[in-house]
Amino acid sequence: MGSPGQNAWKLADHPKLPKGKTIAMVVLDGWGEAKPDQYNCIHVAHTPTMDSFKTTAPEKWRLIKAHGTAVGLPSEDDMGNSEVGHNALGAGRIFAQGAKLVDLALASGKIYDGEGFKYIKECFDNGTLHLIGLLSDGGVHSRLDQLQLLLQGAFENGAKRIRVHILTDGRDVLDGSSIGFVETLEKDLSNLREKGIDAQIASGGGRMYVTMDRYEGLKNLYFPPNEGQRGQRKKRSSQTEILGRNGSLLSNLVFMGGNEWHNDWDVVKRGWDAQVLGEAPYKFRNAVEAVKKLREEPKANDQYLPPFVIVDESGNPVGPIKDGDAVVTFNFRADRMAMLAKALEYEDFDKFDRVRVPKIHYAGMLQYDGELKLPSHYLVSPPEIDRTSGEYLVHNGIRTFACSETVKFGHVTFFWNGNRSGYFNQEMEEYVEIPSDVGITFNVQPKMKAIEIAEKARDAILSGKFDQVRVNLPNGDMVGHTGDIEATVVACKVADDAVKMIIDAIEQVGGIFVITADHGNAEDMVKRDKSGKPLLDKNGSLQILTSHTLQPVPIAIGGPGLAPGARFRNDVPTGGLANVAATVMNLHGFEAPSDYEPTLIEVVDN
Ligand SMILES: O=C(O)[C@H](O)COP(=O)(O)O
Ligand SMILES: [Mn+2]
Ligand SMILES: [Mn+2]
Repeated sequence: MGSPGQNAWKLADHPKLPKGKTIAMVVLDGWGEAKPDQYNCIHVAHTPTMDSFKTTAPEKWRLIKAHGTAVGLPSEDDMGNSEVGHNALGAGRIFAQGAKLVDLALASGKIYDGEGFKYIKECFDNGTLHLIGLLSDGGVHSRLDQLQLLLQGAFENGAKRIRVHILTDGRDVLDGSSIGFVETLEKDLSNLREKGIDAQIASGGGRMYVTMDRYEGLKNLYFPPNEGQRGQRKKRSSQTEILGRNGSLLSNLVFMGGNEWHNDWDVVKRGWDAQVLGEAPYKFRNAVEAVKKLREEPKANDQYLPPFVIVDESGNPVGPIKDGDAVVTFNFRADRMAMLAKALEYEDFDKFDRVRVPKIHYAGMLQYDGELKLPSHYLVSPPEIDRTSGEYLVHNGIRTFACSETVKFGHVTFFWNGNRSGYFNQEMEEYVEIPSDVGITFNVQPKMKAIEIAEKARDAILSGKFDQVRVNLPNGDMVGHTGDIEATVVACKVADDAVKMIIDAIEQVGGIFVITADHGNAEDMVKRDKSGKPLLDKNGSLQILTSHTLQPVPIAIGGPGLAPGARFRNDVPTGGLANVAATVMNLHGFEAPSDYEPTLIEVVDN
């Protein structure tokens, strides 16, 4: 569906709720609701503000679904994630997401009839097909079974030489699980070799250290005066030691001439060197050996494995990308593939020295950025998320402020707006990115920029210049992904402090707050059996859960501007993140469009 005409953007007045109240819309990233025990960091942490919503105003607090089909994922076994969560929050409807769309295209075989596949197929006779992406069954950025089907489909469609460039996970799945995924892939490739094609793993590295950086390239980033552009940030020393869990050194992870940890083209360059140039500090004869060996380093983990290439008996890399080859990035999720897509696609490119730019046919699994049309070739069309709440509200006079720190900035802007970069109307919107800490993993600085984000939100609320002030507080999620329980407790406390600061400002201006989360993470830090008992690994150690969860998330409304009779209805028991947009439109004094998921609130006459 295209954009409605100007009149169609007009929202009807809500019959009972007034306009003109300032609304704080707060997303706690990775903050689910789970049984209280010692591995529930939200329970362990001192979080009086979030606790008070539940205990003092139970009719204005409830749980909503944040995983599975409620956010457009294929099944109820799929945990939520930031992309689908913020898409649902912003769009007010449930769209079949990348994971699902790729499943359907593979199952029907339509993927092979599409323009994207035809384009890469042109190289099958004389070139190599390279597949680059995250190797796990996490289902957040990619899925192993989709890669397996694609390999089989490529073989059936005439690919003669295939090279897979793997990125190990340990973030959406258990740390250490990479070895198993690589073994499975090796078996599949060996089966293909028996069928007469030359198929091998060519390179690899940990997702957070190699290739999968995010949010460097989204356009229209707003930098307030005096905060500096990213490019002008101070460089760190040429060899930055990386602090790992509990502050220890990940001794094999030393930036060579590096400077920034996140949002860093060096991450993409490390991948480029291995994947395209066939150059990496570590060389192995096979990938299982590579991952096993690199994990022997005491502080090593799947997320941060250094780059490696696979070499033949003469020591030559088995799969650099060359002229005439085809390349597919098989992640369906955009944020951590967009930077590589630029490096592969753009002729004019100055982010790092590519050294050699092979003439290739490149396609993404999906198109990662609809505004930039990046990449121009893709195997499956992305979800068409249109008519988001942000766009409606801007058309209805709502002035919006959105803010987070770098690692989640695109979540409250790009994902919120339906994977669209930039403003709807720059006159009415202001997006502020606070640069994230660099050169560390976030368990070392679990407070991150929560207080700075809250201060920006507070100032925006008090300024009177905005009707909606929207933030993402990243702590529970980003620290939860490190698997460091102690640090995650600190992270949850500071997120609670930040919420307090924001609702205090709302109190001062007579506004309304809506506090929710995009999916679970910090509320459960261990892998459990079916009965909920924490699982131990074969050495008797706890299996730490670095990933998101299947838990529901809380939503709380309140503030002096909330109409006295407003409360959660009890006839939407299955409500999920997609119901929040209509709720917020109501609180701004509007009815939601009729095809939006129903509002969570009602107004009873007192
Ligand atoms: O990309 C990541 O960091 C993880 O895979 C998912 O986390 P997010 O969905 O919260 O960004
Ligand atoms: Mn998230
Ligand atoms: Mn996360």
